[in-house]
Amino acid sequence: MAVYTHVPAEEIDAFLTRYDAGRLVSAKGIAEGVENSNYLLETTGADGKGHRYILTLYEKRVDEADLPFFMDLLDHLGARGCLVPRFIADREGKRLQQLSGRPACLIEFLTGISVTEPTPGQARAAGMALGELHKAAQGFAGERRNALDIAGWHALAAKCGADFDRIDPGLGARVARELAFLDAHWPADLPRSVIHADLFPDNVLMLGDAVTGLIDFYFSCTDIRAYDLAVTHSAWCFSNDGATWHGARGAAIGAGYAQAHGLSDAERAAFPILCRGAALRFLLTRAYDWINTPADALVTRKDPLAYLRRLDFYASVDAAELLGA
Ligand SMILES: Nc1ncnc2c1ncn2[C@@H]1O[C@H](COP(=O)(O)OP(=O)(O)OP(=O)(O)O)[C@@H](O)[C@H]1O
Ligand SMILES: N[C@@H](CCO)C(=O)O
Repeated sequence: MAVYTHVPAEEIDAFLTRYDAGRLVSAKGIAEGVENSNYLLETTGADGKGHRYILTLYEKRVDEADLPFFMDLLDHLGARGCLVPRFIADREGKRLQQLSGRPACLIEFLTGISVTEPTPGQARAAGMALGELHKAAQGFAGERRNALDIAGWHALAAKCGADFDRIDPGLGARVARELAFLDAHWPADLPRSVIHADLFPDNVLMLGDAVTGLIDFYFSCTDIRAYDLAVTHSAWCFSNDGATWHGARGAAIGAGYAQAHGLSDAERAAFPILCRGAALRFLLTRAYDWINTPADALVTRKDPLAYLRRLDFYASVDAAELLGA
C-alpha cells in the first residue's frame, strides 16, 4: 500500500480548481510504492474529453526543499525527448501545493505497466532508456548530493548496529567487511552526472518491449554515472529473491546502454565494484526499514537478504559475466 494520507474526494475536487484540469470524476489510491501517497485521478479534462493525472502527496522521505531539483530535472529531460512525467503548474504557475497538510503535486500520467519478470528484450529497452536519460541529462545545471553514497552507507550501517544479526546471524560482520572493501576500492575518477539511482522495473512503464515512461525520480542525484547502470543491473537481472541470476538480461541491459550512451573501458572495469556498492545500498536501506517498520505495518517490508544474495554474486564475478563479453 502507499496511501498514508487520505484526502477526501471533495478536497481533491477543490484542489483541481486551481488548474486547467476539469472537475474530478474519480480518485483512486494507488497501492504500489512505499515512499509517498499516490492517487490516480480521472477528471473531465479542460476540453471535456477526460484526462488522467497522478496526485502525489510527499511523506517522510522526500524533502520538500529537493522538489525544485526534481521538477527542473524532469522538465530538462522531457524537453530532450525522455518519456518522463512533468509536474503540472496551476494557473498561477505554481507546481508545489499543500493538500491535507502535506506538500502535494499534480503530475502528468503516463501509460504502461511495470514488468515483474523482464524478458531480455525488455531489459535491453531499459538499458537503452537509461543511456538516453544520461545523454539527455548532459547540460543539466542542477546538482543534488547523493545521501545514499558511501558515507551514507556507513551512517545507515551504524544505525542498524547490533540489529543486523536479528535479520540474519553474521549479517553485521558481512556488512562491515563489505564497507571496508568498498572504502578501499570505490572508484574515484569515473565520470559523474545526474543519475536516476532507483531504476527498478517498477519505475519503468512499458508496453510490450517499448518503454513508455520512467518514473519516481525522488532518489535522483549527482553521482558516478555508471553506478546508475549498476543499480539498474542489480534490480533487473535477478529473480526477486536474488537467488537466480539471469545472464541474458545482464547482457541485454549492457548492450542497450552501450548502444544508447556507451560505456568506457574504465567504467566497464569498475562495474563489478559498482554493482557491489549498489547491492549494499539496497541491502542497507531494506535492513534499516526491516528493523524500523513494525511487522504489522500496512506497508510491505522488502527483503534485505534478496540484496545480500546479489552482493555475494557480484563479489564472485567479473565484468564480462555481468554485461556479456
Ligand atoms: N506519472 C505516472 N504515470 C503513471 N503511473 C504512475 C506515475 N507515477 C506513479 N505512478 C504509479 O504509482 C505507483 C507508485 O509511484 P512511485 O513509484 O513514484 O511511488 P513511491 O511511493 O515513490 O514508491 P517507490 O519509491 O517504492 O517505488 C507506480 O508504481 C505507478 O503504478
Ligand atoms: N527500490 C527500492 C525501494 C525504494 O525506492 C527497493 O526495492 O529497495
